[in-house]
Amino acid sequence: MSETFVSFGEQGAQLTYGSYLRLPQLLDSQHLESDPPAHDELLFITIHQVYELWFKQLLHEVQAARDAMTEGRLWWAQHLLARVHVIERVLVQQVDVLETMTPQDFLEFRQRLAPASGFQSVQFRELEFLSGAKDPSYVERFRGLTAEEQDRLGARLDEPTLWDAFVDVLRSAGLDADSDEGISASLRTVAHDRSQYAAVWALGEALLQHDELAASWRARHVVMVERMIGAKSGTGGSSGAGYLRSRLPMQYYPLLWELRSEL
Ligand code: HEM
Ligand SMILES: N[C@@H](CC(=O)c1ccccc1NC=O)C(=O)O
Repeated sequence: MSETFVSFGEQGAQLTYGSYLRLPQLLDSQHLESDPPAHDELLFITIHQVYELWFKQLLHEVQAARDAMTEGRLWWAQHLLARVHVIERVLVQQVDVLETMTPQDFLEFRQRLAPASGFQSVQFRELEFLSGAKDPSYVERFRGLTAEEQDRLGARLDEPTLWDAFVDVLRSAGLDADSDEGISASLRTVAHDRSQYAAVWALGEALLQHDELAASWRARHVVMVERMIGAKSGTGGSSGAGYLRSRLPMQYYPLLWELRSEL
């Protein structure tokens, strides 16, 4: 049976798959530093570009979830955070792909990468700031930021976080949200009366899940780093795995974690 193609919403028949997705630009954006080309450098570039595309999507979703919480659209916030979790699981699993590269094959092009490093990922830091872990010292320690990137990070430091929006949700539910002690007491109230505060409880759990998945990524990344470069210092100038291990205990939402000890 032959397939028939029908015209569907063609506005002047200009759009194609490749032009819509900007494939010429996208697929011409992998430029190797190694010369002669190291076989695995294409994988290394591709994986980072895929991460950055997902970071962009995550920023879009987390920002919208924050705004939805502030405006009392709790179902929408919950829906978007569920999507955030699925993407974050993909980001953790994606480490498997890069781990098909051996340390020897990485070392073929590693020295060409310095002083560049994942430490300079602006979107990664934006996500941390937007989630709730604002640390202005990272903006100062960034080397080689463009003015536009500096502005983006500055704006993230100034705007409300996902946690700020959740605190608004507590307040709108008539709960005390004026101090950490008040918030902790409110979280206990919510936890002990989940049917009364179903949407608030679900959002708190969604935030905790986001925090846990970010921690999973950091843990997976540092083990990969130890596998690739052992105890060598990083191309970005840090101690390497030592620095990354020091970041493992970070929590976006310590009060949500403390709640578990109080139940
Ligand atoms: C061969 C694979 C990789 C190695 C050996 C590696 C190594 C490192 C090291 C040593 C650091 C510390 C900064 C420095 O001094 O360089 C770092 C930071 C970082 N890397 Fe990687 N990395 C790898 C892959 C990735 C991938 C695929 C991503 C995904 C985007 C990534 C994202 C980051 C981020 C965001 C940081 C900053 C973390 C923080 O400040 O908490 N890395 N990496
Ligand atoms: N920091 C890594 C190199 C590295 O992985 C990297 C280099 C340039 C751009 C992104 C990178 N990915 C994560 O840090 C290293 O020290 O080997």
